[in-house]
Amino acid sequence: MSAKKRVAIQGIKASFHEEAAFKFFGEDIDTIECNSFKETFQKLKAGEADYVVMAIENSIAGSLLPNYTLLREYNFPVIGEVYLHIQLHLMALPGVKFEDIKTVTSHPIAIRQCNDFLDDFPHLKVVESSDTAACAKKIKEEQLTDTVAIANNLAAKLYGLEILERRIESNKKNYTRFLILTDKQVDIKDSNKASLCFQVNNNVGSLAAVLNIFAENKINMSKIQSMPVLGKRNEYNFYVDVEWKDTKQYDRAIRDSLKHTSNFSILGEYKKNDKV
Ligand SMILES: O=C(O)C(=O)Cc1ccccc1
Repeated sequence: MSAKKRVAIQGIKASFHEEAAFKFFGEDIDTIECNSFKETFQKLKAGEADYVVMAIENSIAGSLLPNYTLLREYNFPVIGEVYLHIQLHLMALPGVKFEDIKTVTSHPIAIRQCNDFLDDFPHLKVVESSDTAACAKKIKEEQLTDTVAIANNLAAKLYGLEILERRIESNKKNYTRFLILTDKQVDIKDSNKASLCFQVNNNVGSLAAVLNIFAENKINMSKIQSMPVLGKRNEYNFYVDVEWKDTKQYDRAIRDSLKHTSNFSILGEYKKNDKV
């Protein structure tokens, strides 16, 4: 049996998800390629993967809202996070010249991040795909000489493409945050960050009351995201990330916030890892 960690990602090898998995676990892992985020969770549930690496937000595109719902529905603990600097290159089969290109393919998030570059070449047809690396692979497999992919260095190397134009992203400080989940028992020492989810009444000050509890206990809130509760008008799930220095204060804040919330769940407690 392989002792390598099996890590499920949405997308294929050399996608940004694999790059994020490498950054967290190192490169000696078995990447399990999946067609959707839901499939990554199913693989974990079925015992076909040990971990899931899943994007949760991007500095330009914002939160990946359906992924918040997956977190709550599957309830696998978040055991870590990783931030990735997204560097995007234009790549083609070796020998292809920029003048030959008719079509640009990539993941919608990557395309959005290259709008300024693409605006300069309005004759290029832009086609969205499931992941950046899949676009690179298709060019290689189908020997497409009129198509380029917007992807990362890993994809250029793995699928034998040549980089025609480096760093075409509009905003050079572009990052994506990924969460790491597992169903295994993991002992996380010195955790100082948590992802929480809860509901509050639709009354004056009910959310503020919870946020005040965090403030009073010197807990820093690093993110808040709301999502409607399906089928219930004016009801929301609040997804909150908090960071602390003193575990006692965190424990007290959790205890107190339970009194002001319903369906409270700790999605995970882990070590903050926000180096890009
Ligand atoms: O398409 C990929 O390579 C992905 O992993 C999705 C993605 C795309 C752009 C930024 C971050 C994640």
